[in-house]
Amino acid sequence: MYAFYSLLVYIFYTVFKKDEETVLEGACGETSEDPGHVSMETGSRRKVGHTPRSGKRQYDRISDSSNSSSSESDDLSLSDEDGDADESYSIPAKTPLAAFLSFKQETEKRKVSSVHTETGEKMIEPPLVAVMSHLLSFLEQYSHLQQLQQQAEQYRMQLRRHRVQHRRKMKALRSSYRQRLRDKSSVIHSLEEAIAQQQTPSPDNDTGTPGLHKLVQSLCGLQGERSLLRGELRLLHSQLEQREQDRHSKVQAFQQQIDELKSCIEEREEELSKLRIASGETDSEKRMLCLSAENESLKQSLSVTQGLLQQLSIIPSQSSSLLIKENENLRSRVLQLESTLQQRAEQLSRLERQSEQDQWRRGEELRRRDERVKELQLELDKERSKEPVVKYVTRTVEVESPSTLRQLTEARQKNDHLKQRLSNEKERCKQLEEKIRRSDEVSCNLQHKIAAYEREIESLQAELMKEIEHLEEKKDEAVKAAANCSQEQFQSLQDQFMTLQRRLNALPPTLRSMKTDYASLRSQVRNFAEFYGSAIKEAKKQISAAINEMSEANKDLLEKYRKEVALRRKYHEQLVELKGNIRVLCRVKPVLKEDQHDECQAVAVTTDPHNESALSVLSKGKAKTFELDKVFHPQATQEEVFQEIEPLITSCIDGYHVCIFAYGQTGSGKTYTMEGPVDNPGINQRALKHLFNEIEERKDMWNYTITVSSVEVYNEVLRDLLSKDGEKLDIKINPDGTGQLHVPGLRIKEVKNFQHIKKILATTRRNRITFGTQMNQHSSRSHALLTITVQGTDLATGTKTTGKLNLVDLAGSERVSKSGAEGERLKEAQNINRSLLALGDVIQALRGRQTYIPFRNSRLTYLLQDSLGKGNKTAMVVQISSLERNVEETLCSLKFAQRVCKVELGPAARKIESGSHCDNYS
Ligand SMILES: Nc1ncnc2c1ncn2[C@@H]1O[C@H](COP(=O)(O)OP(=O)(O)OP(=O)(O)O)[C@@H](O)[C@H]1O
Repeated sequence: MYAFYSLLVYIFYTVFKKDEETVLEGACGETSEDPGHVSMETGSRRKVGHTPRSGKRQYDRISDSSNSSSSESDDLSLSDEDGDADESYSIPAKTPLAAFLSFKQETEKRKVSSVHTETGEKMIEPPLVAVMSHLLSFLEQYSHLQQLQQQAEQYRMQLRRHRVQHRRKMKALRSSYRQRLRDKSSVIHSLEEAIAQQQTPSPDNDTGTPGLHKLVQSLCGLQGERSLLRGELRLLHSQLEQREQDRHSKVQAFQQQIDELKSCIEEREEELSKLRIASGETDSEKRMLCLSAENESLKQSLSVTQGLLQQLSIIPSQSSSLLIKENENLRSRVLQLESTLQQRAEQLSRLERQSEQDQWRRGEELRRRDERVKELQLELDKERSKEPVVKYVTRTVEVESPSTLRQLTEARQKNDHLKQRLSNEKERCKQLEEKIRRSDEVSCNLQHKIAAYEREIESLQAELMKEIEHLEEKKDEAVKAAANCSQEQFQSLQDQFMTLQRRLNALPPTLRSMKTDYASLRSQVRNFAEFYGSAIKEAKKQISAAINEMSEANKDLLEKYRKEVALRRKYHEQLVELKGNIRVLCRVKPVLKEDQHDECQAVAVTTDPHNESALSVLSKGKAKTFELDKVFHPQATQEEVFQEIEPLITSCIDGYHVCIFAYGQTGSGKTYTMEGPVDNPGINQRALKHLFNEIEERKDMWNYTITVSSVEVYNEVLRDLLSKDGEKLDIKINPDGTGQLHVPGLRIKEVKNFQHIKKILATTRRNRITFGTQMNQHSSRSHALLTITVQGTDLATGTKTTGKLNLVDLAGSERVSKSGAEGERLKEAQNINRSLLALGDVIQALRGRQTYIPFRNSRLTYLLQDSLGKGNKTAMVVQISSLERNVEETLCSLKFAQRVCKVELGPAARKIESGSHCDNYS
């Protein structure tokens, strides 16, 4: 019986062993592969030996697939097949054996029970039945183990599917990110282009507003996209975290399953050992051996299963490590993207800040302009408020007082009539004078004639006397001869005597007529002188009467005229004040012929024909715009420049202190603008001409005295330009107690007419120190100052005014490194730059409305103290070169000009003196 059972067990063992071998075979095939390859081909490995029966088939597949590189799609198709195979999974080797064993066990039990019932003994379970039941339970456990393996496989498949899906999603995400990045970079590129366009100057991009709008739009777009991208990133993060959690939970579940499997295996081992002990008590040694072999094989299978399980645990860990790696990669990419985004955000914020700054700057400018407009508006309102008064006065004069108007017109008519009469009288006077002159001429001729006649008469008389004496002699001789000669001779002598007598008789009528002519002429001359004297007297009488009549009639008119002049002056002053008591004009020097030969003749300065107060300078590829009171384009004439200055000259006649100075780089045209060439004079000469013209117009009411002085400041030393000796001068406070400055020993010349001033200007030009430098062939090395003082006296009131006009031609600022100045020239240049710096400090202090203005820091500013400060009128002509090679100096000059633009000198004060004291009123 035992032999039979052992045969059965042996059969079972061999069948079971065969299955295990296939499993082992699969396991060995797998373990023989390169371990490094395992990690690479995890997808293929996982198919190995998941069931004992399918192990061989799977191994074949693996060896096929391991030769070719497996793709993810292949993995997926395989996994689908496996999935199908899993569903139809069964243990054909186990079921008949279990059925057979259970059947045998039942039969055995029945036999035992029948034997026991027959014998009436207590039923004891035979060891074979016990072994069978153990075997059966083991088979059950085994099937359970297989189920667990199946589950593990399923988990593995699920994991793989997840991985593939995850990979796909990541791929899609990556491509979408790439696309987005590409989009971003194109946006950034376009943005950079826009910025570049913004930075590059273009004629239609002066205001920069469209570019800025575009920039702001693109910034907004980019911000929107950035927020979208951030949202998506957040979503992705949450998805990733979710997936990570899922993976963790799955790994944990899987680990739990593995732990369970391990505990099962341990239990089986225990049972097996128990079984061995149990069978050892009852079985033969052979069976013991068999069982131990079986046990061994079971152990092997267990170890294989454990190995598998380990692999299974490794695979998820590997896949998880891969996932972690991918995740890390993803994270690093996300970080990268975030850093790029951060950079972009920084760029954006920078751009935003820049645009904000730009906007702020523009706002500031607009605010300043608004303030100026408001100020102007206020002034205009003030003017307008005055307008009704003026209108009222006009209405009173014109509407409410028609009689006054009538009187005025009558007076005017009378005045015209008197003027007419006066001119008639003058005409008559002229005619009379002409007559007198002609009669004088006639009388002179007559006197000449008379003298000639007298001389002729005298000679004739002398001749006559001679003839008479001769005749007398002849007569005596004849008488004597008659006494001695014949009658015939006496007769002939008588004839001769008769002819002589006739001739003598013929002479007296001419002589007589000549005498009467002479007498009449004399009387005429005497009478004419009387007539002339009386006529002149009469004319004078008439003229003085006419003048008296006219002055009487014109008193009112004169008064009104005075008022009108005063009003005109007031409005003129207001106009000047409205324009600003400090005006900054800029003149661009044209490119001259000599500059055209130069290599660097590119032009960097452009003026705007539609905006007279703006110009732009191109420096290092950027256009900088400057706004001043007036910009003269290179072709502007000397007259055009003077037109802007003219109102200030008029102010000087009215009793204001005015300072006009030319500032700029050496060779930029300061001397040309102030002095000018002889055939095309500059501001100095034109200003003096205007002064004389204006004075001529006002001569009926005002009496003016004009005095001129001229000095130069060379190396901080003061020299008189009207004297040749070049004596050093000093500036002192006037001892008269007025607190005014004066220069002892300075020549001050009174000028009577324009021709005189021309000579004076020529002298100053000759005496000024100039040298040829690299920058200018006739560079003025000193600051030249022409001071014109206009003292006026109102003929009617006796009011006195003192106006002062300072015309300054500054020495040119220069970069010593560029001009190559050495020795004496270097010292000059340093002194020039120092005094210009002092001028800049004065301007800065005036601009800051400081109480202390550093006028005494240089001779130049000290001299200009009473014309440059508060209450005076100033105009600065900034001279610039348009050439690119001078762009730095041009920018410096323009920056200085803009600083001067911001100075407010307040209302100007007129220097007026009524009676004994001096008043200043604006
Ligand atoms: N607007 C102009 N039109 C024609 N020529 C000009 C003009 N401005 C200047 N020039 C010429 O340029 C040259 C230099 O000018 P100028 O001597 O007036 O310069 P500057 O500024 O006084 O120089 P520096 O400071 O060295 O004395 C002169 O030959 C002058 O005739």
